Amino acid sequence: MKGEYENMKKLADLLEKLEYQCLQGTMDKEITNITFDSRKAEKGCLFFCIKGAVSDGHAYAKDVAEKGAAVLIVQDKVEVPEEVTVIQVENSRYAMACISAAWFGHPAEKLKTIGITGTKGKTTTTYLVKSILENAGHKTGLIGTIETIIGEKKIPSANTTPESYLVQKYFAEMVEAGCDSVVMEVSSQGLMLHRTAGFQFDIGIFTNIEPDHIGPNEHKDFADYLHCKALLFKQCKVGIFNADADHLDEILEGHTCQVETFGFSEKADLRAENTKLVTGKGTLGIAYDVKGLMNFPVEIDLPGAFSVYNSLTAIAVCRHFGVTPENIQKALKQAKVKGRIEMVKVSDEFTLMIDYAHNAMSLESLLTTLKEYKPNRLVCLFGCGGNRSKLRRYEMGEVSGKLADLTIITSDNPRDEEPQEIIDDIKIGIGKTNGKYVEIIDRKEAIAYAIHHGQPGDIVVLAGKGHEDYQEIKGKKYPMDERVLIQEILEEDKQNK
Ligand SMILES: CC(=O)N[C@H]1[C@@H](OP(=O)(O)OP(=O)(O)OC[C@H]2O[C@@H](n3ccc(=O)[nH]c3=O)[C@H](O)[C@@H]2O)O[C@H](CO)[C@@H](O)[C@@H]1O[C@H](C)C(=O)N[C@@H](C)C(=O)N[C@H](CCC(=O)O)C(=O)O
Ligand SMILES: Nc1ncnc2c1ncn2[C@@H]1O[C@H](COP(=O)(O)OP(=O)(O)OP(=O)(O)O)[C@@H](O)[C@H]1O
Ligand SMILES: N[C@H](CCC[C@H](N)C(=O)O)C(=O)O
Ligand SMILES: [Mg+2]
Repeated sequence: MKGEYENMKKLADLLEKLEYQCLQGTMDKEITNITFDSRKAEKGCLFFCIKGAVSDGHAYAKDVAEKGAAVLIVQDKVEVPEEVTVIQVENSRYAMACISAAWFGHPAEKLKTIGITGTKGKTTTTYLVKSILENAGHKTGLIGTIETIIGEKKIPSANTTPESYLVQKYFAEMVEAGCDSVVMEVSSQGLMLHRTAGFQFDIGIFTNIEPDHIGPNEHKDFADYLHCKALLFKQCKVGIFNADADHLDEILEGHTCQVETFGFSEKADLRAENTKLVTGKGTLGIAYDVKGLMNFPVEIDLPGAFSVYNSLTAIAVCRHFGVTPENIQKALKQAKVKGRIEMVKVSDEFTLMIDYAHNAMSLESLLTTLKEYKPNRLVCLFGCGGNRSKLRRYEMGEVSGKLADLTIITSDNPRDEEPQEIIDDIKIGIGKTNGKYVEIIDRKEAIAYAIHHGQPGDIVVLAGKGHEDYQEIKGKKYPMDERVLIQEILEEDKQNK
């Protein structure tokens, strides 16, 4: 690994593409390591002072100087011994992206880079792209909400888009592992906080946008959210856009990329036509014809209109790699994504799935889609995360009350909030409808209720936790995987018979 970038240690080389002012110390330094976490600082390292949501990295300047740091990258002035070089930049996060890219030897230049932004569909689409490309013989890395995948190695994610240092480190490891491409989710916070600065994407994708992620520590308003998403299209060569999405004009504002579109709309460059629902044993799928830039039929075992969007996006991307229709058809037919409309068999009589819908937009599209399959009853179980937008609770309550035949309100990740208070907020939303509901605060008991009351022909959705294998309560993550809970419930039922 080291061999790739062991010569990239001269301070001046790392700062090559940056505007900066040297406040003190010499520029003639060799750097042994770079880090933004004082706890990892060591002798000879370069430390980035980052202003975070909880603390300010400038506060650790003295501490890292004592540990022997050679260079500090700062926004504000700091007092440290004169032998420490202090470099002032306008934005330490932006500087961290550029310096990390240089430190790891600009690995993005050795990969075909694909970045996906949008409120919904990012995770699903990254996995579809990876499946298609790998089916066609490419080796593709992935970075996103669930995990980072580098060859056989899987690293669980803390963020959808990690800090720039990690992005560049993962890219370098992908190059090392023989990947020729990477597909990654680019969250609006990631763009806002320069996590993907320091390189240009070959392909940028816009899936859709809805008001979300607005609140403390996220975006101050919808305009800021829109502005941040649009940044990707000033940083990619080809931009692929959903022609049917709201606010497309605002997203395109100031773009510098070549533009391509997909969607149901007649004006889209790549279109889906003649969509048909397909149902099989325990599966809900869809078939359609791809028209325009490519022409062939596809079928996928994922339901509904948004699965058409996600798969069409993946096709639009893979077209740029020259993948054949046969390879696309084969890969899409097998594609599955953890916690995204993931079917779990609990009965021969009714269908149950685990999904990650945790805002009104995704819950509405999911439930609307599932209703098209004409279930006996549509049962929706969900809670809402604590310390996250309160609006989600009212809106998800209203959506479920309107669309589901029965809502089971329960807990998600309460974080620092009281679960009952979150449930009470959801009830305000559902109260606006005539929707029938029960409330069961414990998620396992709520799932048991859903299973025990399932009727023939029902579709039961466990929404909100998706791939998560924990429940976060007051800063601690306790093991909780819905797949495991279901097996426990089925096991307990067997024993109680
Ligand atoms: C609000 C936010 O973006 N927080 C992220 C941020 O943490 P922070 O700003 O709180 O950092 P901090 O703890 O204040 O520390 C500031 C600086 O001091 C340093 N420090 C801190 C303590 C210490 O002892 N020494 C030290 O040097 C830190 O390393 C950091 O450089 O930096 C952390 C490390 O990179 C992130 O994991 C963390 O994401 C948290 C988990 C988060 O919830 N972020 C959300 C808002 C987010 O980014 N979400 C998007 C979209 C999600 C989606 O798909 O829907 C995402 O891309 O994940
Ligand atoms: N294109 C889409 N449009 C609307 N809803 C979607 C779309 N694709 C998936 N969904 C719904 O949204 C949920 C989340 O999808 P996915 O994880 O692919 O999106 P994401 O953009 O990565 O979201 P997040 O920002 O939460 O990580 C899914 O479980 C599904 O219910
Ligand atoms: N990664 C996102 C989604 C979490 C989904 C849901 N399980 C919740 O806890 O709200 C977040 O932290 O906002
Ligand atoms: Mg995601």
